[in-house]
Amino acid sequence: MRGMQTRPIPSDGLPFRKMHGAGNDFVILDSRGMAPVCTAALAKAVGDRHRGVGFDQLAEIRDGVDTDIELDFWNSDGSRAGACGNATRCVAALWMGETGRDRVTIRTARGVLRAEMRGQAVWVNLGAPVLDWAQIPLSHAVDQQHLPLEGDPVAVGMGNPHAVFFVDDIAAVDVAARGAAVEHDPLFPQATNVEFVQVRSRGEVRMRVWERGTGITLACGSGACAVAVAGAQRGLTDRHIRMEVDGGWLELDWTDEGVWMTGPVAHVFEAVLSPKLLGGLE
Ligand SMILES: N[C@@H](CCC[C@H](N)C(=O)O)C(=O)O
Repeated sequence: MRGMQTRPIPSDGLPFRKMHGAGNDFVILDSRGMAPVCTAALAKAVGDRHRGVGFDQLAEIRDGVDTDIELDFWNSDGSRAGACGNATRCVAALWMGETGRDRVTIRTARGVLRAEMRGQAVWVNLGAPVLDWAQIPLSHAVDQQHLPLEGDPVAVGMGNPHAVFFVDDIAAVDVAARGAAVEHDPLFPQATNVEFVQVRSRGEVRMRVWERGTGITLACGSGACAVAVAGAQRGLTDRHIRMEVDGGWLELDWTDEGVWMTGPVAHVFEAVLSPKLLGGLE
């Protein structure tokens, strides 16, 4: 059973925060003490960059039962996501700032995640990679490290599916065209996020990303974790890497505990979602 859900949605609207992690931007709703607020229709209405607020993902903070908090994620097309690494980092930073604590447990669709402050950096453990084809998921049994697709990608699950392509010249990749085509390939029954990676050294890569349910984003945390795993599996990179993305830099460390990631967190503004928009009416 969830925590107390006593407060009604405020009649003058619901406060929200706009944040980003390396340019991957989020609307963050806090429905602790209330019944869950977000629906697919609300996510689409709020996510519209012309008629709403605009975001890559919406993250809803809810009361934790056996963890400090719970988090749900929606893409801007209204689809649910099982993981959102950069939003998890943003919310962890928010919560640690609120409470003065230096670590937090967060229940998400893929289980309990941990985040901790190391110096000034918020590190989040997105869990162990999923490498079994059926759990990623893929539509049938194939070699997870060499998918039967043009470009020979690697499939990695991080609570959400990722197809990782290693390329010689990332500037030459038409991310929009190729990303959109792979996202809905029949090999991925729940569609997939698509990452393109140029390896600079064993310790540094450059990534661009087409996100499921959103399109090109400036960064993708779960995608970055998938790249760290795929690169190590292929013997191309170490398990601890730095990654340049369109929106800045992320750092990844695949350990026996799972894949840790860190990167910048930025508060953009706070405002209120109007009651009409909350009703998905606008
Ligand atoms: N930007 C997120 C990934 C969000 C979910 C993804 N689009 C999906 O549908 O799986 C991240 O930082 O991980």
